[in-house]
Amino acid sequence: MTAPFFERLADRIERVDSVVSVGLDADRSRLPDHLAEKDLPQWAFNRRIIDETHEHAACYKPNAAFYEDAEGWRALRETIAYAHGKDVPVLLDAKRADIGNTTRQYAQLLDEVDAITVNPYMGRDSLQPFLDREDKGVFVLCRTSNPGGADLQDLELDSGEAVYERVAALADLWNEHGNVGLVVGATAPDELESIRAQVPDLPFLVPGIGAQGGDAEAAVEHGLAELDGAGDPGDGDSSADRTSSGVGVGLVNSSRGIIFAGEDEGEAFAKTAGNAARRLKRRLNQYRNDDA
Ligand SMILES: O=C(O)c1cc(=O)[nH]c(=O)n1[C@@H]1O[C@H](COP(=O)(O)O)[C@@H](O)[C@H]1O
Repeated sequence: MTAPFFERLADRIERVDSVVSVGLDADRSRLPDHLAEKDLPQWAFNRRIIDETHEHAACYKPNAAFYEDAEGWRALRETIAYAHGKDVPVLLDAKRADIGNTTRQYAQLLDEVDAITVNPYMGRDSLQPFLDREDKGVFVLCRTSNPGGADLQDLELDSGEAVYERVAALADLWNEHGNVGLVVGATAPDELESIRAQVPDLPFLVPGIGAQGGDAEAAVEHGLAELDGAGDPGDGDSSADRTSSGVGVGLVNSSRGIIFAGEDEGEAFAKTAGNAARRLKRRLNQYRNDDA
């Protein structure tokens, strides 16, 4: 059986000394002109981006929204295979969930990738087919980075908790296989801090730095969890899960800030993306090292 996702991610983070998630949001309207003639321009773009960024990438995070037509899915498949060929895990940002019968179909997306983002709004049964995939990572939206993230997620329940706090508590319960993480935006640093205190052992995917202006230091300080035997099918007692290697596991994502850093540079676009990924890695590592 393949090793559990968070164990593989911990290895990857150690190997490349990076917690950078490179977001492959290959917006067709922003691809360089010289790739327009290619059979699959998004794939041609992603391949060049991967060539230049993989040494700095803890994972790649393609957002499904940019690939949802026949050509897009073909480009995405090629991209996933190529990333895997470079030994980089792929987290599909799909934000799925539905009634059981439907979500079982959605969960098949995990056949091709290493992890996925899911939406908790419909409750546990809507996520069960994802949670059952012990070797895959399941990142539950908790406190999102967008301005409207507060509309529902900050509402206070009768118990006094905010909705996002309830989501974090539920996700901790759902973590029977050690395969659950949370999505918490870097634009909400106070919530990042409080959710980390609430669920010390869940790795976070932290988007919202770069183009959205979130707090990179808070993303690193609170986004990483120290896991032991990360993903061990276990007893769900996360307090027992302390790491042997000590590597903090989590991901800080930047999409546009990396892949379109060289948008106006023609054929040099990928090199510039590589430099942007390296710079982000170094910046985040300052905070990781501060932590140590
Ligand atoms: O689930 C996500 O990754 C996500 C959650 C969230 O709260 N905010 C957020 O921006 N994202 C995704 O992270 C990426 C951010 O892209 P950039 O703003 O270009 O770095 C996009 O793919 C978003 O869909």
